[in-house]
Amino acid sequence: MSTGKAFKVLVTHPEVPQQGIDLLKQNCEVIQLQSVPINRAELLEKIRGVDGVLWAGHEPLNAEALDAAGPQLKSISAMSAGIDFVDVPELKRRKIPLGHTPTVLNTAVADLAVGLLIAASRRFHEGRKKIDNDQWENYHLNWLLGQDIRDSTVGFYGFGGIGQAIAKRLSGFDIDKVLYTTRRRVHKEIEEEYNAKKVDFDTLLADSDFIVIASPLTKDTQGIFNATAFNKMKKSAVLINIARGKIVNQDELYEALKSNRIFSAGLDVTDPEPLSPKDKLLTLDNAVVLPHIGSATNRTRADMSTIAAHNVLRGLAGEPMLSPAY
Ligand SMILES: O=CC(=O)O
Repeated sequence: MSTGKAFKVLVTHPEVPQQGIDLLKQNCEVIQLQSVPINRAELLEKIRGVDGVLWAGHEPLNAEALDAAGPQLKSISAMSAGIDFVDVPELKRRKIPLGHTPTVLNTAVADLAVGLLIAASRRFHEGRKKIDNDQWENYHLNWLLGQDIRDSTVGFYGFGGIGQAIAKRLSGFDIDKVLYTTRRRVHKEIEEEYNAKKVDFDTLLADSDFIVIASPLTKDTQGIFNATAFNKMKKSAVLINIARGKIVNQDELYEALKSNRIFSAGLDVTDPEPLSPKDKLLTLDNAVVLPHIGSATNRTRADMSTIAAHNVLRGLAGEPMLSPAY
């Protein structure tokens, strides 16, 4: 039955916030998947014949899905900042524009990064275990001592919107220096605003008290935080990862933490996700591990759905997307 609407759009997740759905419904017939977790077979069936897709979740977006959709598909937006689950060359080859939703999640992810930085440097996880295990030993003067944030050097591996939002928050903590390693230098005004200096990777590792990973996962960044990198870091260093688990070699991180080669880690992302409850990383006192909840606030997720919907609509209208991924 025709709805009289020009375009048909698939929303790949039943829990996409209503704000995005309502926007799409103004101009499009919207079909929404019903299963959680996403059922690939249902996705491949429902995607057939649609003009646009709001792709929520990290399900692979590849030739199989594009073939199932058909040649009329002209606009896709991920509802995420990272697009490592997308076969970008395949979309480009088919000339399908792709949007994503960076920026709107910067503050939520940055808040969480600061939380992890404090939790990992001040031994929250280990402290909680001491209570659980009836090992409260505060009669020792040096019990559960952590690392100071004030006067520290914070090194960012990746210094885009999220990294900068973290630096902004940390400026209230009286840090001494911001270093960053990126492919391209950020604008001079941004460097000045955060008193940030671009350095090579080895300098970042050697000079930082805190290292925050805030870069996309690419073939160049995959596994770059490995034993060689950990061996170049300060023994007192704290590693924070709010980007993607695969940027870190997790087995080698485990060894570095277990042997106290570095002080601690705060991780919102792991490899794999979900992480098994039996994973050895979870046995460590000096690892604070969260289940990838960086952007998980009501407002952020609603904003992500709105941006993703605008991206899809603009792609359908043949206009540049609000947040194009390429
Ligand atoms: O990890 C979350 C995102 O990429 O949006």
